[in-house]
Amino acid sequence: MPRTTPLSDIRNIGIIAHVDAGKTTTTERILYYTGRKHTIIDVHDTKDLKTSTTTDYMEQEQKRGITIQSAAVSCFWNGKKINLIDTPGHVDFTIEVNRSLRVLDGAVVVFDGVAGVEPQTETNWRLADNYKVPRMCYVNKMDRSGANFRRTVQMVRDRLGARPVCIQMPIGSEDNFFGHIDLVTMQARVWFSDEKDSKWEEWPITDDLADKLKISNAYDRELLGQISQYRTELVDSCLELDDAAMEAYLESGEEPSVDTLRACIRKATITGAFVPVLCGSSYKNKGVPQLLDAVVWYLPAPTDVENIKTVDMDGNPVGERKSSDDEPFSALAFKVLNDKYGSLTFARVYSGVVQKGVSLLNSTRGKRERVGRIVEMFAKDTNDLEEARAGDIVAFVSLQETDTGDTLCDANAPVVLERMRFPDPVISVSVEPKNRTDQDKFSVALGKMVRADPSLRLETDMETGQTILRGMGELHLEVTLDRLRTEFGVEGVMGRPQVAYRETITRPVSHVYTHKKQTGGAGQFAEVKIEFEPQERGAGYKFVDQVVGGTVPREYIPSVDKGLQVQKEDGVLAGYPTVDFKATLVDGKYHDVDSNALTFEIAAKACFREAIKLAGPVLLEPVMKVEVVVPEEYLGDVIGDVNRRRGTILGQLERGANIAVEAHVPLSEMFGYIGHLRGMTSGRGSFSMEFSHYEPVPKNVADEVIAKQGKAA
Ligand SMILES: Nc1nc2c(ncn2[C@@H]2O[C@H](COP(=O)(O)OP(=O)(O)OP(=O)(O)O)[C@@H](O)[C@H]2O)c(=O)[nH]1
Repeated sequence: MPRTTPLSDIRNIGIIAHVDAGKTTTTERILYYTGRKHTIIDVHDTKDLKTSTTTDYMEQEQKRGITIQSAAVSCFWNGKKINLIDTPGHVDFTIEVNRSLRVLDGAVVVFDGVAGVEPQTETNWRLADNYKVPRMCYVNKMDRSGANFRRTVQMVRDRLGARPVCIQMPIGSEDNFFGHIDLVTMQARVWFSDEKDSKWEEWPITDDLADKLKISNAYDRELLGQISQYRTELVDSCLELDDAAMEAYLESGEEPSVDTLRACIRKATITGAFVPVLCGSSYKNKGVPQLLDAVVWYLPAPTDVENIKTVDMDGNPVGERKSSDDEPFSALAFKVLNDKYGSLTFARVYSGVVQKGVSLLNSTRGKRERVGRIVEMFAKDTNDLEEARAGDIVAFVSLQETDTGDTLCDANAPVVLERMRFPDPVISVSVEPKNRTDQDKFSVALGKMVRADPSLRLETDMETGQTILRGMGELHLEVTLDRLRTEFGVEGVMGRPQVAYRETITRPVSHVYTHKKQTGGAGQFAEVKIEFEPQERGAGYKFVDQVVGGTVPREYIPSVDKGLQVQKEDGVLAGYPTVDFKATLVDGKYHDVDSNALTFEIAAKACFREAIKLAGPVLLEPVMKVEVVVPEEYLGDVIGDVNRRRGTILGQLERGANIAVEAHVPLSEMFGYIGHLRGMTSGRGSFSMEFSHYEPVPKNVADEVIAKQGKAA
């Protein structure tokens, strides 16, 4: 079958933003305008009614009003195919944004025009930086009271360190938001209705525009007085990227054509030279068709971005795969979903073509997978496909062996594609089925959830035998249990959330341990001398072999490393994993008969236990970056409360009519905070938090934690 959409006509994009900035609403409008959907159901409405928007179809999303699952949706605009991934804004689900960004070629970052740059926008922006995702900004909610385009653009500059260049600017704001000035074509687009099908009028830009539209707000009028400055900034920024156009301009004074400007904006977006900024109100149906135009014009096709890197089993780069149908098949699974169709594995195809019915290699696991059905998602609905090609985002139905992050490829040309990076969980709870009789069903379902979400971990507590679920926040774990109920029909209960503490050392120690045993016939012998040194936060564990002269035989050195790796998981203070240290094996002794791999492993473990106690061990706790947004009258109470929670205030910012307080607060002090905040602010405060870093726990608190764990310091 020939390719139906040329690779250069595909746009794999995501919409990313802070909670409530309007991603879902914007996605709904996109689906409407692209003709795939003929009724608009508003998020406003679904919070009360039992109707469902297209992407928010899970029960708990409606309940909480946040998009938990990101779904891939395909649509067409001006002959180009847009594969759209809606990503959630809530911090506990950063992982969803993370894995979407990994497989996307471009992103639209949606801002709430009142709040501007919010914490999660910042986090997502940095993630997009990591994955080098080209992006554009869309300042939404220009119709809301307090909307301020100029401030939002300034925040993009200051807080995100980006170079925003406006390609549109708003005409009016709040109730008098009429549309935008297109700074590329130099036209005013004016909407006189909020109806979804209302057509805009194109007006020339004249000095009396504000008068004609009866815009009285001084700020809005001032902004309209600056059109020529904004246009000059756009033209100058474009000319920097096009020598020929610059020369023509310098010679004749003639401004570049619309086509030249568009080519420059595209180049700037893809290379990151600047970030184009658009504006609108998705809810009031103003600006979304032009946002779609911009997606098609400026965001990259799969062929415009760097080739995907291939790696060896340890994750080291070995080569790359070109985005082309002519290359052998390769795809990356970025999401596994269990729904009424069975399991759905969402994958981004990087190269080659796969027909349904063929067998592929899961090169990450060394397992074969048969491709039964291939489907394209239109939110909840599925289109069956005969094949998937380079650049496509598709779902494979009922794969058996493939988890998030795995590579699927042609077995005759195996490769492993660069994996996604996942953070370590910071919180854990014990979980069990509500009814004992559900134990098996519960374990199977939980296993499936964990396979689908790499930011979840499952463990068994060795002492109590309890099942422990680890995740990125209280809400993350709650939602996981909720999904067990709705998707697998099994109810679970969870214990009190526990913080994922860690341990580390504060001073270097050099220690010798001799393992010696004479039991009956054969003896056991191994001696190791290991230097332990503290490392910077986040460094993890490093093992260095500096043995000279074969005092520890080569073949036993990996056993020393293994012994340390096992033992470091059970720290000397309270049994938490020991992190951020370097262990250098400098010397040792062996015995021809009595030494073997096991004796060296035992010696390394014992050496660790003794040495770490001498190396000033301390307990580390996860510290969260918290942002609390409250009306000014509650500011004093909120700051006092943050201080009582061992928090450090980082700063305050105006956020529309409210004040945002930024602080670092230990996670252990934040359990159940939302209830407390609501009580303190009569329900008017909101907050968000995300993991920031690990920090030593103050002595008095550490003593309590250690005592609870029942280990002696
Ligand atoms: N006034 C106004 N409200 C809007 C606009 N866009 C979205 N909203 C409203 O803002 C709220 C949040 O919108 P959503 O589309 O759910 O936001 P989201 O970013 O998808 O939120 P999450 O899925 O929770 O991350 C809803 O009540 C929307 O109706 C807009 O342009 N103007």
